[in-house]
Amino acid sequence: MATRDRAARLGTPRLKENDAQYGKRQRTAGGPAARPPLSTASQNAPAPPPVEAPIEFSGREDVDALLNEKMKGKNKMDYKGKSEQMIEYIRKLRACIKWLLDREDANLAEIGKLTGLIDAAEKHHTEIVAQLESQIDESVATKEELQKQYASLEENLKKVEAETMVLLRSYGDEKEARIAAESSRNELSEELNRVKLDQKRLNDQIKMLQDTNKRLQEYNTSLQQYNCNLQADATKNAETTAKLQKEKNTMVETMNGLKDHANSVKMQLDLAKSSQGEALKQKNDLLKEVDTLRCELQQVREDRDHKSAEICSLLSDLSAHKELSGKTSMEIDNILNRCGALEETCSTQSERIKTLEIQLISANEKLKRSDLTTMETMTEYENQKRILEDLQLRLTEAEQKNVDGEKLRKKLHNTILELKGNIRVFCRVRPLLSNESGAVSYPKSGENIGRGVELMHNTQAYSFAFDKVFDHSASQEDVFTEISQLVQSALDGYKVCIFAYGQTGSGKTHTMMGNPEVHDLKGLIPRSLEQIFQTSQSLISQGWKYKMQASMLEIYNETIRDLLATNRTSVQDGVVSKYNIKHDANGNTQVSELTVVDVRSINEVSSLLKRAAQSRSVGKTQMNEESSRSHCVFTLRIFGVNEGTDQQVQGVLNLIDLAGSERLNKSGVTGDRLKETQAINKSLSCLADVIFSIAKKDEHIPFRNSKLTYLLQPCLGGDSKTLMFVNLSPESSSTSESICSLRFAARVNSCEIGIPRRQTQMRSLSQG
Ligand SMILES: Nc1ncnc2c1ncn2[C@@H]1O[C@H](COP(=O)(O)OP(=O)(O)OP(=O)(O)O)[C@@H](O)[C@H]1O
Repeated sequence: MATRDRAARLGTPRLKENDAQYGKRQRTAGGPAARPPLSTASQNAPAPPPVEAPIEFSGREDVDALLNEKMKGKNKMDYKGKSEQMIEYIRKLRACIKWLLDREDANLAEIGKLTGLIDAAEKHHTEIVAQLESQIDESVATKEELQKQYASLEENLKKVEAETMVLLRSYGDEKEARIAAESSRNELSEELNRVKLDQKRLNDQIKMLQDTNKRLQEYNTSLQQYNCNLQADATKNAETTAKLQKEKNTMVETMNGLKDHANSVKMQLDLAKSSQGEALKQKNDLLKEVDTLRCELQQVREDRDHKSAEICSLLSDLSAHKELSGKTSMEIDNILNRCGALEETCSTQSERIKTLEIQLISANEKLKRSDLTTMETMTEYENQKRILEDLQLRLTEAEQKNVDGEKLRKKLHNTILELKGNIRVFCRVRPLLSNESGAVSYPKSGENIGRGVELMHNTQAYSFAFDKVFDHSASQEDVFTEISQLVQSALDGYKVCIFAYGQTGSGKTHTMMGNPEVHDLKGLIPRSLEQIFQTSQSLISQGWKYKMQASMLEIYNETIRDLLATNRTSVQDGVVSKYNIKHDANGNTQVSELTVVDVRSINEVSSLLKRAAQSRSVGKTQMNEESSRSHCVFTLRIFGVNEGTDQQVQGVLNLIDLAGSERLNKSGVTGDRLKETQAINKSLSCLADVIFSIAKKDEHIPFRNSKLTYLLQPCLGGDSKTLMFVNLSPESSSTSESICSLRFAARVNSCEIGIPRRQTQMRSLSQG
């Protein structure tokens, strides 16, 4: 019954209101001039509006001056004066917004132009660098090749020189050996000649000795003959003596008679005796002479033998010498042959050396030419480098301009958001499943392209427009790109709150968490954390140091559960009194005993997300097999200090996956699940009550009516940047549920809940 009441409150009767708000949104998008004045007093004023003088803005100072302008009446009760000032102030603000939008457009155009220039310069630069690099590579390759050739030629030359040296040395050795052999041959020839002369002399001597021997033999024969003759004479003389004796006897007989005769005969005997003595003497002398001659002969024979032996040895020496000289001549011939071959090799090597030298000269010339080309290329490279440096300088300047432009754009974005002051709403429609038929379409023309969504229900068409509508084809990255600036604000010290609202199975969890493990399926939570960590890293160079603390809880049946608690029993026990929500004066929220983890890297956050996903309670309904029946709140607190400027910022990023918003009759649940759905509906209805109450500027905002609204009080209370995703299921059976969600979203979108404020202060102040 209560749900029907709420549906009636948020549903059909509000269609007109929504259309009115839709018209208001269109006018807002058309520029500040089209936006109706905020104060109703000005609409009701009877007097015609005074002729307005055009307001000019020349720069930031004018905007700052306008922003710092204070409303002052003549006195406390001078409401008219104050309201006129207010009207004037609003007029100036409109002019300022227009001026800021113009400037933003101009800046965007300038950024576009600069980006184009940078792109062209980068392209040109890349082309030149590529050309130069290829030229340098070519010349380096040529140089290397020539150097290699040069080195190989030098090596060859060295080898050839070494070979030539070896050959020359061996040639010298051979020459020396040849000279030595020739001198030894000459010596041997001389010795041979000498030996031949000796031989000749010895032959002459032998011949002479043989002659002497022959003569001595003849002399010996003649002496033997003479001796025989003497012996024959001696025999004859003995016969004569005997005859004479006989005759003596005869004579003795006749001696007496023949004494004279005897004496004369005696005298003849003595004479014969002395001639015999002489002959004996002669014989002895001759014998002695024969002995001497024999000795001499012996001597001559010995000499002859000795000389013969000498001749034999000389002959053997001669034959050895002859052999040696034959060998030596052969060796000499060999050596001469080798000498010839070596001379031939030498001449070939000389020719090769000459060719190599010619090649070397041409290689040197080539090297010189390539050196020259390299020098030219280097000069060209230096020129291009200078151009490049110039371009890089210009690029840096352009980048700096870009950064400045970005800063200004960010500031303007924040200013516009601050001036707008309402909750932004994005709509996302999930793709159809295979067995579903669709009932959602999108405007194909007009202002609402990309912002509008249309539904057919009971032959009636419903159209809605939001800040952005993502159709079924939008990727996780497309969605994140749109909210990345908002996430960035958390680092700048804003409280940021992004929540996903929609019926069960409409894609809330897919949008908020997705699949953190798969790059393309990562949802807003992992992508936001990645961006925050990356940006915080890049801001280190500007003196910023950040500390981040994460917590994650779910609200199930109005009970808080700590999803990061390591003690699982305490999580499942879910002791209600344990987690009390408190807000301090600075609008910071604390949940007692909730696990708050210091995170220093994206990896740490990833593991936390995994831990939380495991802890999350998942129920079953008829609509979605894994429908999450709790609100899941991820909170990242960011504390930033700038060491250079002593500036401190404190931002909060709340990413909330709300429980499914389906109505009871559709989910068809009973028992525990009914209680669950009632609790969900209650907290979502409380969320709507809070938002509308803020929009109506009620004195009492019912934050405490549910745990969710109380927890998010600082983020809903006006000084935060809030974005709501309304997720839709496109199938026709969900149309009525989708229309409810869209009506709620359109109403939220029209609410002005306040101006977001950046939480920033100086360190000394906070410390003091
Ligand atoms: N944009 C999308 N692209 C592809 N698949 C999607 C998309 N949105 C949702 N889905 C798929 O639809 C199914 C339901 O989505 P999801 O669980 O995110 O719904 P939910 O609104 O979170 O449901 P519950 O309220 O029960 O938690 C999932 O299988 C999810 O992967």
